Amino acid sequence: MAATGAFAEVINGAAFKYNAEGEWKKCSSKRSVQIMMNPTTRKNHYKVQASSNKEIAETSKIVQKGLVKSPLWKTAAEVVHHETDSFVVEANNGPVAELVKEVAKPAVKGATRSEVVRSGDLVSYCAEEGVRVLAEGSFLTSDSFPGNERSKFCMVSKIPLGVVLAIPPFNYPVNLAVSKIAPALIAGNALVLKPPTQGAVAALHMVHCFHMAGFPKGLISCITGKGSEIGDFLTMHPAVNCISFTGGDTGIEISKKAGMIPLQMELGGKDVCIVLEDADLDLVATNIIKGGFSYSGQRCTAVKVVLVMESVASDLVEKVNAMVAKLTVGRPEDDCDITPVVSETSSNYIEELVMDAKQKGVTMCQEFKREGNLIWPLLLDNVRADMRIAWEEPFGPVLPVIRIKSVEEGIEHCNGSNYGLQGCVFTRDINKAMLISDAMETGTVQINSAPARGPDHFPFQGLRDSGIGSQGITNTINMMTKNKSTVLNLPSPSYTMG
Ligand SMILES: NC(=O)C1=CN([C@@H]2O[C@H](COP(=O)(O)OP(=O)(O)OC[C@H]3O[C@@H](n4cnc5c(N)ncnc54)[C@H](OP(=O)(O)O)[C@@H]3O)[C@@H](O)[C@H]2O)C=CC1
Ligand SMILES: O=C(O)[C@H](O)COP(=O)(O)O
Repeated sequence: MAATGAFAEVINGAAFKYNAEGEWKKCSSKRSVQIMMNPTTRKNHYKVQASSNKEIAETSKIVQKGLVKSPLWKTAAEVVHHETDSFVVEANNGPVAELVKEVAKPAVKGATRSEVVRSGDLVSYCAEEGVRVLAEGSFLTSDSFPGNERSKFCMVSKIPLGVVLAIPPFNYPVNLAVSKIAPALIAGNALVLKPPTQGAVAALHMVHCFHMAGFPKGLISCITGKGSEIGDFLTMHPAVNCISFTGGDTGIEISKKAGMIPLQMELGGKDVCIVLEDADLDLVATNIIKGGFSYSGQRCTAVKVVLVMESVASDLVEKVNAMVAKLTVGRPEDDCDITPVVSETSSNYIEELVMDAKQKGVTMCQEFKREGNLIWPLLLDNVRADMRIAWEEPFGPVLPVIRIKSVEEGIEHCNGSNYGLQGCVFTRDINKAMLISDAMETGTVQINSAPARGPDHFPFQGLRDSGIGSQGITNTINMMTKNKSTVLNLPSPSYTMG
């Protein structure tokens, strides 16, 4: 049950509170939003506070300097590390239970629990990495630049940016929030979290876990409300010194509006899966199922188009179809493989893409079947470049297959996309795989496995419309700091020997 026991203070009557200045609060306007639509029942499930601009403005007056004044080892060992235990222990009562309902993520197969455990591990790794990364600076002497004597010593260290604004998406409301929160805090920043509307309750519980772990209150605030209503005010607020966003094309708009501050944008993807003639087709089929259909295809790193050499295409399609037939479809509470997609808008969009392909003569490997937001898994064979599904991201359990005559054709399709997040290639020839990886213009290429963001310390980045900057624990800690130089000017040049 949500908001019971240790979580009771997070709720007021029927509406969840927001957190600012270390306290759980109700909006002064008394406005809440009936936005927590359960994707399975399509009924309103929760209310969260609709924060006003005034409340947002007050939130950004954060006592960030408090944390900067404690030694880094103390922050890491006593505070951030400790959070891990609390996170995992409390999680089963709070965020996990909510995730299932709010975003229809199946408990075991959809990795709801592993999302939370992974987040605890991320916090722990971040604490360890932070003490090393942030301890390192650089030391330069002036005489390596022409015309200079050795009379200036430059000491460079890393300092916090100030206030980091974190905006995660619905599909990982806990993990993609934590992957921004932990690096921001270990680096000495304060953080304002604007959780996804769908996923806000899980996020509010997770923030409370940080507080229960003894994290100084006021350093993490959590503002709720619809992104379309409060997004501009938040992202353009002068107190915000950095934005870390994960989501769709909204990120492109935010990038245009945000001020002169560091941005980390992880946006959409149309990850290709290139399959060569010599590939192990059983391995490919398993990865296509896992990569294309886990959490009903609602992952930015999902396999979103298969580009298979013609000579092995029929065999591969047959193997994948046999596995599709075994996928269970239904409610997240029953731990089905395929569960309802997040909203009606999303299901309508998926249907639109399927109908466009159908009209243009695609081979439907299964009948299109939909009940409310529940869409049965569907493989579309013989997809052509004039079909929208070849380029657009359904974010659902529908996977197009394009039969290619050459590897070059596959690479051309990959590089012709607006997106460039990840891609994968299956072949037994490692030399060929390396050449293809170099030719693919994506942030990451996986050889003989489906795309994936994790492990969470790996760099994760997108090219073109897939994003700016690079995620991964170390990269994020670095991105959430800036260099500070102190130059010691000597009265006379100093040479150490001779
Ligand atoms: N590259 C990556 O790592 C990932 C990319 N994605 C991409 O995200 C999309 C689906 O996720 P979804 O959550 O629907 O993405 P959205 O871009 O719709 O939303 C992401 C977040 O932005 C908020 N938001 C919405 N409008 C604004 C605004 N004007 N200003 C500031 N914030 C705003 C949302 O809040 P609210 O919910 O209140 O609208 C939510 O918290 C897919 O395209 C997918 O590819 C998803 C996950 C990971
Ligand atoms: O939001 C997403 O979809 C992710 O960042 C992908 O993460 P995953 O590869 O671990 O599912």
